[in-house]
Amino acid sequence: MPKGPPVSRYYDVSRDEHGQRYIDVHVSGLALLQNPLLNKTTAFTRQERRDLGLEGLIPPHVSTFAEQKERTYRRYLGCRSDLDKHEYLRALQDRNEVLFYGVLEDHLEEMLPIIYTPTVGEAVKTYSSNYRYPRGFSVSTEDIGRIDEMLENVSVNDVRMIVATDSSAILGLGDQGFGGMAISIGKLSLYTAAGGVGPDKTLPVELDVGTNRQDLIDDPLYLGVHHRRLTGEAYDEFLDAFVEGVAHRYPKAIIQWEDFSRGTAFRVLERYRRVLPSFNDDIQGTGAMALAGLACAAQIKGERLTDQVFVVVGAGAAGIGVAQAIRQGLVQGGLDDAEAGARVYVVDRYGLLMHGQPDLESQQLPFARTPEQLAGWSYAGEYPTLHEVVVNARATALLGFTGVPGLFRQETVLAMLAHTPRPIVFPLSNPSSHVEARPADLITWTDGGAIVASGSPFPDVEHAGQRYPVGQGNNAFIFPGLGFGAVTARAREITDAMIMAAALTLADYTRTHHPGHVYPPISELREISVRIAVAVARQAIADGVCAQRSIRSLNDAALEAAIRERAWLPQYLPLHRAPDARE
Ligand SMILES: NC(=O)c1ccc[n+]([C@@H]2O[C@H](COP(=O)([O-])OP(=O)(O)OC[C@H]3O[C@@H](n4cnc5c(N)ncnc54)[C@H](O)[C@@H]3O)[C@@H](O)[C@H]2O)c1
Ligand SMILES: O=C(O)C[C@H](O)C(=O)O
Ligand SMILES: [Mn+2]
Repeated sequence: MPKGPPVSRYYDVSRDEHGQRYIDVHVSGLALLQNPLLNKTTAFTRQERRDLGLEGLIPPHVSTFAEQKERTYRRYLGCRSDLDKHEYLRALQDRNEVLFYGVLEDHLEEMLPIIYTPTVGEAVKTYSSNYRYPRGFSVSTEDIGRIDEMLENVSVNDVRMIVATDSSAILGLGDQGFGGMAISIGKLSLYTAAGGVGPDKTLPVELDVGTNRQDLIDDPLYLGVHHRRLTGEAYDEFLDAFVEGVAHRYPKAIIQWEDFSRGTAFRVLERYRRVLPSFNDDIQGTGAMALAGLACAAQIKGERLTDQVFVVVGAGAAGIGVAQAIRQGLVQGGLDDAEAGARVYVVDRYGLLMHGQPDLESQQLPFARTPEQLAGWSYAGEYPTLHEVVVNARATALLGFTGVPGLFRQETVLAMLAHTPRPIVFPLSNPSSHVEARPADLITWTDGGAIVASGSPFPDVEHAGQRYPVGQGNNAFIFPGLGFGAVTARAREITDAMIMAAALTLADYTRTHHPGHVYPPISELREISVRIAVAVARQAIADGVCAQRSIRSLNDAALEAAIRERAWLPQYLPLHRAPDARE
């Protein structure tokens, strides 16, 4: 069988005469055992041990995959804290990726809060003190000038999915400096576990432009560069160099921008989205996720999306992204632009967004009100407070993207009951400790009336003898499928319509399979991601941005089959020694 270019410096994937895949490896012995993309630890066959110089280096018993997963899971259960569990799984990932994803596949719902939010937030904060083993790619102010040479050091040659952060607004935790790398790693784990993108096709990136956290700058053990963040032109030049470097080394890659603070998130998205295929997860992924949940919530109420009045709190990347998505959803539901805009109120730290407010940014302007538009409102200060907005606007849906714990007070939520018996309340900030209201409180205050979703997982609520499920409104329901669909289509651009297709697919799936719920259970993430990938690839074809000729003419069933067939699964492939294999 003809081979394409080597997928890695250390191995190639080929097919035998029966079409079965196998790996030709260019390393042997310890060097092989230390490569997590190749290592099978105790599962190497006797033949592989002989051929690849492994005899004597690993224990004699040849484990089955099931035995390995069992051993690993038992050890995992012995970890004392969630952060220990996270560190244990990360160490496993750095040792043996197939086993890591195999265990994750078997225990996805249990382990997602460990490798992802909320525990990943702890991993971000402790990244420097817990650092052990290299993963991903980091580039800093000290070496950005050598980005091309540095990218050559990455051993994989066919990266398709990159998650890159500058760590300026990690979850609701703010500036986290170099530690944001843990978020890029965590998000990409979901791309593989839920989205089917092979681990050798992913690259987590930390863009170390500095940190404004003096405590980090002063800490000699902090692993990032010890100075304040680049701003303005210097920042843009840094990002330009990164984007150019990626386009050169990985021309088929898609970039997911992650956790950029609101000041840069929109600028970076717009600057590069037509230079190379890229999207901002917090703006666009979150927008799609929230719109899907709101559509389902409206249906639960026996109403439509266009019947609701929305208050979005937090006018940052996520809040504005969601406000934009809601407006789009309202227009699709039949409202004109002005009517849609009138239904969406956005509140930030000064109160309702209003023209003339300090620091108003361009992406916030379409949501800013004038005093004339508030004729008939009663409010005490210069700008209406969150509570005053909810009361005056007669809000029926309230969403939080502030990272401020406890911001939704009881009196404000109760005020919503004057406008609807079933207020939609989505405190979507992460991690759990930063949630605007605890789901159990929301259910109790409203005597079960509120329709609730949170960004991080919360247990179902028991109230007055009834059980209330709490949906997990997290962009994890969108980005793995969006990215996988875009990768499969080799999309030249991630269009707004592709993102809307992802939102509609999530809403459809929830309605069909879990009527009465706002989000499906996270255990179904893999199936949902496949369906989203199909819809996204289909939309890429319709939008004329699909560079993958072989899928362009497929009908729906064939496209779905092609996508399912391409999904990477955690299973060991036979390893053969390449003639040039070295220690
Ligand atoms: N559930 C999800 O899938 C999801 C997705 C993205 C972001 N988020 C969460 O949303 C939050 C914000 O993330 P971001 O990326 O938009 O950050 P960001 O820094 O861009 O925005 C935060 C915004 O909140 C505002 N704010 C702060 N205190 C406030 C207050 N007391 N009242 C009103 N507004 C206030 C800030 O001024 C800022 O505009 C985080 O907690 C993040 O975890 C959740
Ligand atoms: O990371 C998450 O859990 C979702 C989102 O991207 C966030 O920033 O909170
Ligand atoms: Mn994020």
